[in-house]
Amino acid sequence: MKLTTDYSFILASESPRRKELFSRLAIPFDVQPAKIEEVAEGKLTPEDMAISIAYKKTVPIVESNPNAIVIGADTIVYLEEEVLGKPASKEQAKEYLLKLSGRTHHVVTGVSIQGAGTSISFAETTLVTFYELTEEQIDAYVATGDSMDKAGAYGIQTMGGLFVQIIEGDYNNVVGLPISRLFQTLLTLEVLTFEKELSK
Ligand SMILES: Cc1cn([C@H]2C[C@H](O)[C@@H](COP(=O)(O)OP(=O)(O)OP(=O)(O)O)O2)c(=O)[nH]c1=O
Repeated sequence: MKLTTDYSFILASESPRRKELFSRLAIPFDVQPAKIEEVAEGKLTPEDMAISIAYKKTVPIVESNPNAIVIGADTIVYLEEEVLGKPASKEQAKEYLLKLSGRTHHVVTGVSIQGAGTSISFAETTLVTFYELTEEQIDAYVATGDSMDKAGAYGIQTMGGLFVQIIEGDYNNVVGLPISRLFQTLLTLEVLTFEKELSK
């Protein structure tokens, strides 16, 4: 499967995981992290909050690259009504993991596609259930430092995945980018097409 596009794409992210996932489309793209304050105004649902922050990440990049299609994303973990962002300290990482232990939480990634005549956003949700964790397990994981740059204080793709009992939905969405839904959306927008291959 080979995809082609007439557009230039910019991923508005400093996350190496998003870059890796986006590169699965095998089209050329640039990366330009948007340095914004990750706050959403007003009382929003977690889905709208993730979309709002994802959109904000695209704005400065669209302004300086008016012909490009800019993609921003934001991942939020929430447990019932509480949003668990990136932990501010190892103590907070432990606190988050104690809360997640033995329970089901939502991981929402908002994606915003802006510029070159496109403007569309969506939020994808995955449900993740953790095993009951012991304090010893949590301390040992937090000590690795892996929690610190990740929403909810764990990485499903790293040792944090050892805590996961059930996942319902898109795994890549938990890692930070629902690439299959993004692929389907870009096809629908007709900004990506399949290269016609001559049959032999
Ligand atoms: C739950 C979970 C989150 N994460 C990551 C995804 C996101 O990179 C991060 C949440 O922070 P985000 O603010 O969504 O993203 P970021 O700051 O890493 O990158 P940028 O804003 O430049 O795009 O947590 C994992 O890697 N694995 C997981 O299992």
